[in-house]
Amino acid sequence: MLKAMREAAPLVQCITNYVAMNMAANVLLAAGASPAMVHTEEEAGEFAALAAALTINIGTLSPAWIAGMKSAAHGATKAGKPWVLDPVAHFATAFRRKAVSDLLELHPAVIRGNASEIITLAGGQASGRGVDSGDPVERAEDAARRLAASQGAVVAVTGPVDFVTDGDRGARISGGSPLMPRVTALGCSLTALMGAFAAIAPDHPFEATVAALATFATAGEAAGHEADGPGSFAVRFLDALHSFHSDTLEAEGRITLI
Ligand SMILES: Nc1ncnc2c1ncn2[C@@H]1O[C@H](COP(=O)(O)OP(=O)(O)O)[C@@H](O)[C@H]1O
Ligand SMILES: Cc1ncsc1CCOP(=O)(O)O
Ligand SMILES: [Mg+2]
Repeated sequence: MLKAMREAAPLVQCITNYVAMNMAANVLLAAGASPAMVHTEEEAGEFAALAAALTINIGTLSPAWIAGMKSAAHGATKAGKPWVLDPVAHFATAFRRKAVSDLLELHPAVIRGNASEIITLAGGQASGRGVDSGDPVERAEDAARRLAASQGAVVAVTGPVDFVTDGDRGARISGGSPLMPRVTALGCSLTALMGAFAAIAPDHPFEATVAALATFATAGEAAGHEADGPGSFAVRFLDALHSFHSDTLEAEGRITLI
């Protein structure tokens, strides 16, 4: 899938937050995809038909952005393109809760969040307060399965070991680096990369999501060995994604199917 993604270099429409825009675009370029940050209502729906996939992240919301997100999600669905939802801190305010509940009705193919975000999205109580998780991934696994079944979507929970489910199958992906949660917008950038993989396998969102997470984890682990701290990690991580070979993923990717 990594090879196919690079050969296709899919155009991915990313509606993401002000914090993440630059990092997410760089992550997609380094991995071999083509990002376009297009969020205004006037053009987001039209653009979704041109792109191979859409990703929506609610990190820095405003009413105008929500209108653009809805228009893009409608456009993607109408054009038969997969879209990925990142419900950043959706539990924090009523405004965010309503935005996410409206977006869920537009049927994302894949949902990615940290453990606190996925637990609360499935109706549970979590310890997170803002954009960072306060809960372990293991606590979110049942919630992820329930959410996947009720939404008819693939759900990914990220953290030290990631978990992915389509409600039936499950997979855990190990790797990464403890420096990853010390660099902002890496989760948002992962969501963008998940769009690139979903684009090349729209009928296999579970496999596409596992491939995206394994690419991120394996490149992240390599970068972590070289980095002195969060600043140099961010640079090393982009280099690792760029020079990353699919043979390395075969040899070093740690995926457990459950
Ligand atoms: N302690 C950790 N060790 C290894 N990888 C991690 C760790 N925490 C997060 N990651 C990785 O960082 C990336 C972003 O995940 P996460 O921090 O959960 O998202 P968010 O930024 O949305 O909270 C994922 O690829 C995840 O696997
Ligand atoms: C800090 C911050 N505030 C609003 S969005 C955002 C970025 C969150 O990025 P991530 O979820 O990838 O850590
Ligand atoms: Mg996040």
